[in-house]
Amino acid sequence: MNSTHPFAPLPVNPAAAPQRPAPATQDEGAGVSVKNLWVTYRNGTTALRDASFASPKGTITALVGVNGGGKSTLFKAIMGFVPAARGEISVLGMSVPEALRRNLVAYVPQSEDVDWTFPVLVEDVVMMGRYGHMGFFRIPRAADHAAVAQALDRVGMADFRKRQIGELSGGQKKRVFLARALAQNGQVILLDEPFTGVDVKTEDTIVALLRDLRDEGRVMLVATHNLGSVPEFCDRTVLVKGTVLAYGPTAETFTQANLEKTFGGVLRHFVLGDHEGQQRRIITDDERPLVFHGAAHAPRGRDDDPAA
Ligand SMILES: Nc1ncnc2c1ncn2[C@@H]1O[C@H](COP(=O)(O)OP(=O)(O)OP(=O)(O)O)[C@@H](O)[C@H]1O
Repeated sequence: MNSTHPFAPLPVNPAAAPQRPAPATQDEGAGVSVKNLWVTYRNGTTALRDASFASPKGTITALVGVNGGGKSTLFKAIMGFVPAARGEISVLGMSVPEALRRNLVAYVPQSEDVDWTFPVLVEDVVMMGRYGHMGFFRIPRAADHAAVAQALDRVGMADFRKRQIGELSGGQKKRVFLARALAQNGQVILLDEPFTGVDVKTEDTIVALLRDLRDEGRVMLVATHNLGSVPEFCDRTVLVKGTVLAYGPTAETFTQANLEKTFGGVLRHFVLGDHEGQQRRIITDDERPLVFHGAAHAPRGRDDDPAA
């Protein structure tokens, strides 16, 4: 994503700031739905051709694909940063502008997209999530301060609220941006590489939080190269390569055959035998590896999985 400081990636329409979100009038059960979407950048690059997928409410969907495949472009289109040349995007039964006006879409950026030298406190970053709920002059009220405190508490970062964001570790920064999405009360949360540069404990914390948010009926889209974690917590998978090659429940979509189609020769691929004569196929695009046990269509994530 193209942004330079922590203020940039928040998809809030400032002109709409004084308005309170009106109750939804259309079908919200639809989650996020993208139909026959084409996106062409101003330099003429067509990043997505005829891409379609759907993610119902109360689900976590992985967006998986090679670098430059179009995952971030999908996010930008859902946030209204790039226009659809053709096709439709529906967010909780609404158009993209309407969903943004109601502050329904929250974004957790890739670490590289943020200028961490920007002098801003943790609590100020999280307060940005409240901007769309405030009046024109953005003067926080008690409810805004309470939402910030609650969000920081929920991600375990309450003690860091007076720290400069640039002084935090990678995993702590991720949690702060998650808190911003929570303070915004985003019903659709887009997460760009949430696990890059975080340790396993922080990853577990983030996954637990995402599961809770799913149970609250929110829609989470997670762009990730961390293939091993996809079967662990993503109910659905969208395979992206200039279009959507396949989408659906992870158990049906996240297969070795589909991954090979998506990644081509980019994946590293190993076959190991164990002492019981079972074959394990291991594939990775260089973050956490994905292990297939025996049959090629039964992926499994972490090797510390107690079900192993
Ligand atoms: N602002 C832009 N202007 C022109 N072309 C762009 C722009 N942003 C992305 N692209 C191009 O669009 C295509 C899709 O890029 P995108 O960033 O969506 O991929 P991605 O799947 O998110 O990649 P990564 O895994 O590296 O984050 C690429 O060919 C990229 O070069």
